[in-house]
Amino acid sequence: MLNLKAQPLTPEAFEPFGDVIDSRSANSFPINGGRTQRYHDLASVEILGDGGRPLISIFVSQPVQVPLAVDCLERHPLGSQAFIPLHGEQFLIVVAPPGDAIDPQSVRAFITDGHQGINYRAGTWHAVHSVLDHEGEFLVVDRGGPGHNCDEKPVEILVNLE
Ligand SMILES: NC(=O)N[C@@H](O)C(=O)O
Ligand code: NI
Repeated sequence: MLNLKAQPLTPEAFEPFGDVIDSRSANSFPINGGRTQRYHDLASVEILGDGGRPLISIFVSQPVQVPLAVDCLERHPLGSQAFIPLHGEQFLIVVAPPGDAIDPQSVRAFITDGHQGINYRAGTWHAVHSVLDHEGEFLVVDRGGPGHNCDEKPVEILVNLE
């Protein structure tokens, strides 16, 4: 069993796995005559393979219990997958770098602060969406279309908070 403590999410720590989506940490510029501040190009959307197309969906998820027992990590080889909270929900993230094997030493757990979204780059191993405390509503941007886009591997991971 791999026991992990969830660390506060930062762009630097998450870099091997994808992007942190956060208006506080992004360069931005005024548009619409100054009425709007554009937080531009926050994450790299990857749509790979023939016939792929971007999907915009909404996930309404029930909360997970902590400690969180994770028995499977999955990856999407044909595209990225972004989760953006719509009401300040915090969520747990368990990830491992892209690659055909999962090295237990490379597995990381993070907790968001409610203001952050994330974008898993294509191939990043991750636990499925795990919202904390109460039902959560998330905007999800990922890849649709033909082709196999979800590999799973069994794992034994227990995630606690700090
Ligand atoms: N299955 C699905 O659309 N969601 C998962 O990929 C997930 O990461 O939650
Ligand atoms: Ni996924």
